[in-house]
Amino acid sequence: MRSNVKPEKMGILDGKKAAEYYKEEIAREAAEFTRRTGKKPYLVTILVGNNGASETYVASKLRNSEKVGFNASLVRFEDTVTEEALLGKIDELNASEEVDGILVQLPLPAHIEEKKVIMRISPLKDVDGFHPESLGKMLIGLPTFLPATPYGIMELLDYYKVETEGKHCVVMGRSNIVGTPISLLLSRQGNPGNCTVTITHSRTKDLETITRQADILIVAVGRPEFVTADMVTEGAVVIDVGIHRIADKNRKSGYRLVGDVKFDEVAPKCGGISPVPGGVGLMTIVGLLKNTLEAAKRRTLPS
Ligand SMILES: NC(=O)C1=CN([C@@H]2O[C@H](COP(=O)(O)OP(=O)(O)OC[C@H]3O[C@@H](n4cnc5c(N)ncnc54)[C@H](OP(=O)(O)O)[C@@H]3O)[C@@H](O)[C@H]2O)C=CC1
Ligand SMILES: Nc1nc(=O)c2c([nH]1)NC[C@@H]1CN(c3ccc(C(=O)N[C@@H](CCC(=O)O)C(=O)O)cc3)C=[N+]21
Repeated sequence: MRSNVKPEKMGILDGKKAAEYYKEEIAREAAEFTRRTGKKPYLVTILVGNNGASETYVASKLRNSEKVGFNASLVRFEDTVTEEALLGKIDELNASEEVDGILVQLPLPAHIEEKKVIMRISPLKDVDGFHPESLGKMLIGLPTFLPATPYGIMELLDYYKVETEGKHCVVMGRSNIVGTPISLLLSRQGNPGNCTVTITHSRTKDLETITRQADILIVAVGRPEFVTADMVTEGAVVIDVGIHRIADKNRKSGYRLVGDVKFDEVAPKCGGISPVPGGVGLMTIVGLLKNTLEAAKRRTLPS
């Protein structure tokens, strides 16, 4: 716990604790799946290049997959790989009998069109939930793979029993993989859900006036420590999706991690807040694992 924070006024939405709970559940279900089918759910991750942050996330995905009893493997490409070669690998994984889930770590080098890559992944194996078919199904409420980060945020809200019904939720950011889908999930019927949602973005006027009206504030702007105490109302629940490496000579790694929220000044005002690290990132992995297990069940078990 950080020294200048008053714990009595604040609930930390601890992503590590929640993730451990969900991973135990997933491990039990994976064991049951293996008992019935004689195989393990199998996730393949594709990593292009060797960006430091991507390396860390991918390593964590592999480690956690194995921890819950999945098979996991990594396919690496140099950042000079052609789009054709990458698409060819995806075709091969789509056709493979063994592979249940395929994830292409983003971002990709500029000469590769991300949309093309995402659209090439079979919707049956789209455990990231980025394929238009998956997103379209989500929009009309059909069973599908939810994008991992929004899925993880919903599970975090559920784990901490954050009341959402009738609340005003302000989502900062409108990306296809975070802001837009979490807005939809929170506005629709259900628990978590039934929020009144406002979406803000870089063209929003008078941003602070809007964010101060939030009972629940979801922050996915991609700017380090962007949200300050004056932008948040007393008692709000704040979910910090951002993750940034900031150079720090005092750390062995040479960097420290911060989110899109200035944690030390915002946390004392909050009814609840997810920290970075230790918040949404770990829940994103839970979302991915749940999707992979589901993909394996759908492909293997009679429905
Ligand atoms: N923990 C996790 O698992 C994950 C973390 N992330 C992190 O979350 C953050 C957001 O990711 P992502 O959604 O992909 O980011 P994008 O960069 O795709 O989207 C950022 C959004 O924030 C808006 N925005 C940017 N600047 C401002 C501003 N000054 N005022 C208001 N709105 C602004 C943009 O508006 P406009 O649309 O107008 O440009 C855009 O909609 C990043 O830090 C990323 O690293 C992402 C995925 C997973
Ligand atoms: N196709 C694709 N799918 C993704 O889901 C995807 C992606 N590309 N590209 C990048 C973002 C980012 N992301 C994170 C995953 C885990 C942590 C995570 O585990 N964070 C830990 C610590 C991480 C660390 O130590 O660096 C934490 O917050 O405690 C963070 C961020 C998934 N993303």
